[in-house]
Amino acid sequence: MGICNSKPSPKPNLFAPKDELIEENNTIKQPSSSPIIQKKEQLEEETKKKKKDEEVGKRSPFFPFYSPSPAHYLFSKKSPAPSSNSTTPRRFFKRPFPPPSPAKHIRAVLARRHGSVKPNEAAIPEGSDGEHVAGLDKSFGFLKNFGSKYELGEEVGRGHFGYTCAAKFKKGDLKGQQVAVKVIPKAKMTTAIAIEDVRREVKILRALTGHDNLVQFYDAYEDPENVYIVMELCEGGELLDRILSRGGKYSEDDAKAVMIQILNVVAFCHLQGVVHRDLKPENFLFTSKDENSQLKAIDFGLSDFVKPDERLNDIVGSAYYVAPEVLHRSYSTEADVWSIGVIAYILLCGSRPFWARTESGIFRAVLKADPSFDEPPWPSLSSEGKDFVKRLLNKDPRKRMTAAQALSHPWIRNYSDVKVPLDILIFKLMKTYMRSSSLRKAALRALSKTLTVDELFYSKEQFSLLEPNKGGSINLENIRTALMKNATDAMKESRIHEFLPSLNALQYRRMDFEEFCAAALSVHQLEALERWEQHARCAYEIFEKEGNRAIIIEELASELGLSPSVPVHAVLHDWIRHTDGKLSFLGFVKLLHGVSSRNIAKAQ
Ligand SMILES: Nc1ncnc2c1ncn2[C@@H]1O[C@H](COP(=O)(O)OP(=O)(O)OP(=O)(O)O)[C@@H](O)[C@H]1O
Ligand SMILES: [Ca+2]
Ligand SMILES: [Ca+2]
Repeated sequence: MGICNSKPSPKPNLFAPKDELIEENNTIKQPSSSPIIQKKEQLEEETKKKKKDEEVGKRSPFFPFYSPSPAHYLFSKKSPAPSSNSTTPRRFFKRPFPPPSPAKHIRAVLARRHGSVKPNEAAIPEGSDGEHVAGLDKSFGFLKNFGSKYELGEEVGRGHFGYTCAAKFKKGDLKGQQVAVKVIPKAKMTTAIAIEDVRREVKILRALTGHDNLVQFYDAYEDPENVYIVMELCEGGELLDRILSRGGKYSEDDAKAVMIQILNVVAFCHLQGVVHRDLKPENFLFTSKDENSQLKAIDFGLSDFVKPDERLNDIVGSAYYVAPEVLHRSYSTEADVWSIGVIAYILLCGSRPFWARTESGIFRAVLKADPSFDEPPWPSLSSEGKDFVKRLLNKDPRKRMTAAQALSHPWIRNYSDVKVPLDILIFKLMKTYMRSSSLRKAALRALSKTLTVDELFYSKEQFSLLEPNKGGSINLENIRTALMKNATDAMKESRIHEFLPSLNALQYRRMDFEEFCAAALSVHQLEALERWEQHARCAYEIFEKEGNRAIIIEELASELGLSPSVPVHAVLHDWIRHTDGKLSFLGFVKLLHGVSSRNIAKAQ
C-alpha cells in the first residue's frame, strides 16, 4: 500500500460574481451603531434603499450581517434598546448588532409550516382564541402538570417557533434547580405540518439525548395554550455571540476546538439516522461563560429521520447554511456537513462563504459560486485548514467528507487526541460493496491498495470500532455489536434492521482489513482529490496484475447487471481492450464507479 502519495494542491479559487458576493459587506466587524431591529417589510424597504444608495455610489451604512428576519431580537426582552445603558452587560455584549446570519428559515418553508401561503395546501385559519383550529388535533400526549412542577423565570432566547425561558423546579429533591423551557404556543401551530414538526422535535430530542454535545432533554409537557420542552439550561450563550464578541474570527486552534464538538454531535446524529437540517451558530450553545465551556447542539425543530438509502426533498434550513443539494430537493445527512463547512469558514475568516442581499441571491451563490480562499486571512492560514473547509464545502454531496471523516482529517486529528466516531458512511459503502460483482470487488481492492498511510487513517479507525477478532477480521456479529453499542436505546432496533440484512453474507464468512479498505472506500470522494488520476492509474496497474482477465461483452454486461434493453455492444465497446479482451482503463474506472442500467442510459 502507499503507492501514490503526492500531496493535493489547492484548488483554483473562483470568485463569486461581484453583484452577489460583496465582500466588504460580508465581514464580521464591530458595530458602529446601536442594534438594527428590522421587520421583514422594514428590511425589504432598507434593501431597496441600500440598492439605491449604491446606485448613486454611496457605501451602505448597514452592518454586514444583515438579517432578513429579526423576530428573535425584536421580541427579546433583554435586547438592548438603542443607545440605552439600562440592559444587562450580557445582553449589551450579546446583541449589540444584528446577527451574522438570518435567524429566519427559508421563507417557503416557514410559509408552509405556518400555513400562510402554499397554493396546494389548504391553509387553515386560526381560531379566534388562536388555539382550536378546525380539524387540527393539538394534543400531543405529553405530561400535563407543567405548572405544578416548574416556575417559569426570565426569557433567555427566542426563535420563530417559540421562546425559551429559564425555569426552576418548584418542589422535591430538585427544588430550586434551574432548567430551560422552550415554550411553543399552540396558537402558532396552524397546519398539520407545524404540529407534526413539534411532535418530531420532541421525539428526536428524546431519542438522541445523552450525547455530551447535545442539549440534555428532560421531558415535554403541554396545556391548552402551549407545549413546554424542558431541557438543561445552557448559560454560556450562543456560538454566534462568541464569534461576534471576538470580532468574527477564531484562531485555528480555537476553531478546531469548536469544530470537534460540532462534528462529534453531528456524526452521532447521523449514525442514529437523524439529520439536523438547521445547523448554524445560533443553534449551538455553550453550557457556561467559561472560555473552554462545552458546546451543545440545540433546536431539532427542523430535524428529521432519514433511512440509509432515502433522500429527503423538502427545502428546509437557513439560507446562508443551506446545501446545494437541498435546493435541488434530493439530500440526506451530507447536507448537515455542508452547513458545518459554512460555520468553519465563518470561524476561520469572519465572513460568510456565500453571501448576497436576497434569499435568491444567496441560493444562486450556494449553487454556483466557489467561496474565496484568496483574501486575507486565508493566505496566512494553514493549508490543512483550507483543505478541511474545502472538503466540507464540496458541492457534490458524494464527494463531501462525512462528519466522522472530518474528525479524521489531518487538520483536526493532529490537534489533540480526537476520538473518531463510527461513521454511518461505512455501512452504506459496505452495503454497496457486498452487492457488487466480483470484478468490481477486485477493482476496488486494487484501488484501496493505492491509499497512503495517511489516507488509511480513517479506515483503520473505523475498522477498530467494529472490534475485529484476534485474527484481525470482522463478521456480521461484530457489526451488530458495534451498531448496538453505538445506537441510542430508541434507535437500536431501527438501525439494526436498516443495515444488517444487506450485510448478511458476513454471517458465513469474515472480512479482513484489506478487504474492509476496499469495501469502505468511496470512489467519489477519492475522485475529488487532485491526485485521483494517479490513484486510478496506479490501481489499474495493480488490477492488471491481480484481477484483470479476458471478458466478453455479454459477460461484462451480466456482471454489471445491465438490463437486456441496454445496447451493450455500443455501450461497452471501449470498456474492453481489443488486443487481449481484458478490461481497458476506461472500463476499469467506470466499473469502480459502479454502473446501473439507469446511469448507462443517462450517459447515452
Ligand atoms: N437549553 C437552552 N438553554 C439556554 N438557552 C436556550 C436553550 N434552548 C434555546 N435557548 C435559546 O432560545 C433560542 C431559541 O431556541 P430555539 O432555537 O430552540 O427556538 P426556535 O423557535 O426553534 O428557533 P428558530 O427560529 O431558530 O427555529 C436559542 O437560540 C437560544 O438562545
Ligand atoms: Ca434556533
Ligand atoms: Ca427551530
